[in-house]
Amino acid sequence: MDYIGIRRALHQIPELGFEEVDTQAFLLEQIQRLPQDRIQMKKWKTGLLVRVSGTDPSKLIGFRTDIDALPVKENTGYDFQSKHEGKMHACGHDFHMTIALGTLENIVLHPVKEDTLFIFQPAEEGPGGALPMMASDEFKSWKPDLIFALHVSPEFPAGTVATKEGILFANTSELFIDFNGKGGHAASPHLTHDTIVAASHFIVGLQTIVARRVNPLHSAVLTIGKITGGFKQNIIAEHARVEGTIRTLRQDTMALIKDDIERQVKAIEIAYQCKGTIDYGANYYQVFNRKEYIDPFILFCKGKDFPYIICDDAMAGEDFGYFLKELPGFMFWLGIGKTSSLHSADFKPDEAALAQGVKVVSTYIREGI
Ligand SMILES: CC(=O)N[C@@H](CCC[C@H](N)C(=O)O)C(=O)O
Repeated sequence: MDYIGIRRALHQIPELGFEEVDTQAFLLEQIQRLPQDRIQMKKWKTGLLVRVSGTDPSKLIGFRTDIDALPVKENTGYDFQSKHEGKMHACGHDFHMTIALGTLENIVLHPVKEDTLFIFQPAEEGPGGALPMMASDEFKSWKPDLIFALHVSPEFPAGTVATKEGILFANTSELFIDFNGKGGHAASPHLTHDTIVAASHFIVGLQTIVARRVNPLHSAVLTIGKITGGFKQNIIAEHARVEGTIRTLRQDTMALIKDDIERQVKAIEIAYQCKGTIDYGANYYQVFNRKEYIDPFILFCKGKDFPYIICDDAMAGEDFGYFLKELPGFMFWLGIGKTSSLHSADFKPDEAALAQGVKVVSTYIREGI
């Protein structure tokens, strides 16, 4: 399989969560090129479950990859850049899918003892595909005995495995707040309840939550990534919307932050005579590597001389946490060399990591279980 060619083809057709129609068709086409005698397949929404039968199976090993992209306007200068305007694989899911396809090919052509399930999951970036997929009859009938996944990271050299025991990814909650007030003429502010001013003060006030409410030893992040409101420079806006995300390493910190946000919204309502409505959107459970499952993987990497690093916790989120809440398993980062951060318009991972990713994952399924 031409990993680089596959990654580049996937890179050109990024799609948002639960819209991965072209992606699903592309994956199906690649899988149908393989010998079919060991393969069974189920579609689930825009995702896929692909089961490869083993030679003498006693369990089912799951490898999960996410398949969606982000609403980012690409600025990589690639000659294979996104054909879908305003959408981009800026979080490396084109890499994840390629590594899954390469591993699938390896396992089909050189069968292993155990049954293997390749889980192509939609909507990791939002609204979250893991929970509904896990609740589906398709998944329930093929529930793995052990499940694992990787995510690429520009923090580590290309091909290096980075992981740790305990929390790897944070608890997350999306945050959407609508302020509704009274619009009017820019020259008559006294007759209006200006939601742009209300939203601006709200955002500034939010900065005190992590700085002044959260115990400094309990890490948290509160980021506002988008503000919208108003129609024209000389019209006072009757509506403003603030969009962001909350990240914490502890569940109780998440509850504390939400409590404080609600208090601050009430204060803004009183001060600026606007109505504030909060929606927490999608919430992801932390990715937690239990010692009994991550230690053998680290030992395996060491034994095979695969480069690995014991890393720090990250404030990124991953709905793979829901799989690990219910099933034995683990997750790790795969280094893709220095480039701009995940979610950047000029994110350019090192394609040398593709072959190493396939090697690590397929060798683990073959020899590490
Ligand atoms: C690895 C990564 O970047 N994951 C995303 C997960 C999205 C969580 C959710 N939509 C949110 O924004 O809270 C991340 O942004 O960490």
